[in-house]
Amino acid sequence: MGKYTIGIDYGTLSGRAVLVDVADGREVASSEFKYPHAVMDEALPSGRKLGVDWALQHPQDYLDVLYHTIPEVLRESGADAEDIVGVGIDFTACTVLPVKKDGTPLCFLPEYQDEPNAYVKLWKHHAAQNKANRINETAEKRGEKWLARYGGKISSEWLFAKIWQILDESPEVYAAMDRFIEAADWIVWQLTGVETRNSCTAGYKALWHKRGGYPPREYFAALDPRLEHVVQEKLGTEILPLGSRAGGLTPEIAEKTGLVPGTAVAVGNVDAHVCVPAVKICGAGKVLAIMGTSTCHMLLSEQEQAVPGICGYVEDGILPGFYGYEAGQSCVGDHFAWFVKNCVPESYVEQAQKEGLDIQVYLQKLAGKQKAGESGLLALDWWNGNRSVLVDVDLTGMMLGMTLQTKPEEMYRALVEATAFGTRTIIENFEKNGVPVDEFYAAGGIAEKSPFMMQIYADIIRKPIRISGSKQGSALGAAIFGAVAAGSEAGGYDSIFEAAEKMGKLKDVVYMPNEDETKTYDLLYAEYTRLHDYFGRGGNNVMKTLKRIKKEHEG
Ligand SMILES: Nc1ncnc2c1ncn2[C@@H]1O[C@H](COP(=O)(O)OP(=O)(O)O)[C@@H](O)[C@H]1O
Ligand SMILES: O=C(CO)[C@@H](O)[C@@H](O)COP(=O)(O)O
Repeated sequence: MGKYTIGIDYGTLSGRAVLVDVADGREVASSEFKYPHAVMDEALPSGRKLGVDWALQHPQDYLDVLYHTIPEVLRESGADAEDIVGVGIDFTACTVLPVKKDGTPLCFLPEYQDEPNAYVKLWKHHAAQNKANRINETAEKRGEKWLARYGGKISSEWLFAKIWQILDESPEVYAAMDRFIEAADWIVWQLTGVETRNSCTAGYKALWHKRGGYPPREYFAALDPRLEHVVQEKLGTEILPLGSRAGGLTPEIAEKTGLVPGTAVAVGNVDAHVCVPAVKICGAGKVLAIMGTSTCHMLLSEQEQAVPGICGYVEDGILPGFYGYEAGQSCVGDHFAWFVKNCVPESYVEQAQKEGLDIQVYLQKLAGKQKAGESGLLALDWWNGNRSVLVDVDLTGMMLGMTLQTKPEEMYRALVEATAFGTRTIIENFEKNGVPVDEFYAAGGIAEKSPFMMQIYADIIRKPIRISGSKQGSALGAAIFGAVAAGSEAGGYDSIFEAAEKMGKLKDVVYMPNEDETKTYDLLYAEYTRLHDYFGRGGNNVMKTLKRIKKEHEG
């Protein structure tokens, strides 16, 4: 009898579950559940308005993902629940929420339903930038050694900026929370009844180190005396390595989902990091870009090397025995979604409908007829700030070269190209700083859906691109970790490397750089870098001034 595991990938807008065969990673069934509250960036369900750069979520949506998708993959596959040996989950990060001792989210309690700081702060919540700035300045002043592991600058997306914002703006919420926990760990807690913390989110998002632990309490006290004991009071210090078994499924969740109580559940993982074994990467020098709403760039190395402007590197943070490096772009597919929503004329939408095409596919069809440089446009891909290598959420997007002849498909293509230039900047930054990049892999919704974009990326980064063999690379990765948590005695695996070898998947297709296009793109990339440095470095404050004036209107 075959054995199966279920992987659940909690993305920005939906949760996706896959049920896969442990023997070969074959996807037997899949299911998606869109979060009913999506991303709350303008108002709470009560109608209360949110400020600039807020991005919240509702934890009930995460539970509903379990109740919808698990029964559906069981039904669709016809698999016997007894044969599901493990469950793995991955989540966006740093996506964090304040909860009570028993795991109840504060926003479930009537007294906090109208309090923005009681909700989940989604990874792209950028409203704590002032805190991130102080975190960085204080660390620099005190000569904190850990700062170099995080590229020299902590992002406002990471945990301590977010918890400090709560303390500062809503001290009563800070006092009422017993724990501030990554959604990845919270959902595992709901599944197993056991509170665990995973080494991936702790390492990348909460400054934790395998040997050194968290930064010293004197550092937190220097930020704000009320934060001195933040780690002991709100986080918890017992951190489990990736692939460990967090616990067994509780009878209540088993009943609601159709699984068997006690089924092994892996400790939480991050949507980007979890995907690495899903494309069979088991060694150094291969960048995996997980391309969706945002893009994360994951890279293994045997060497420990400080690289400025990256999100960070963590020992064993992706796979055991390697330093796992992460860099990223906080906005990739989000550019295209924004463009489609705000800038595409009705006539285009109607024509796409007539042709039975998704509007992005239609725009790509038109833009695909053009050559590199033909539109005369060049954009900066900073519609949601810049995560790497500038680490500044106050930077904003721009497009240069528009005329009365400029067409929507040209603007769309310029945005695609800008994201690829951003990726090239990240690759070159790794290479320049002593972490070699030999190969490039892509996974995520964009790699799956858009040959047009993959070709542009190959032309711009000048490297062949290999594509994940699974439509749901992260969910497959979670299922692989689920198989490791189950262990070989239950029909899973004892090593993540063996599991990746057996269950990981790559497509046969490889996108090769086209020499004619690469030559033009080299010219455009030089101009991109000029704009990038002009607006992003060297004391030019245009974008920051505009943002400051905008914030003054917040009232
Ligand atoms: N045909 C397409 N080509 C390129 N991008 C697309 C296409 N359809 C949707 N997208 C983009 O994919 C992004 C979502 O990616 P996905 O990987 O599914 O989700 P997530 O990143 O939240 O896990 C959206 O931002 C959207 O703009
Ligand atoms: O930052 C990370 C991982 O470190 C991601 O979770 C975050 O960029 C969100 O990813 P998605 O774009 O939703 O796939």
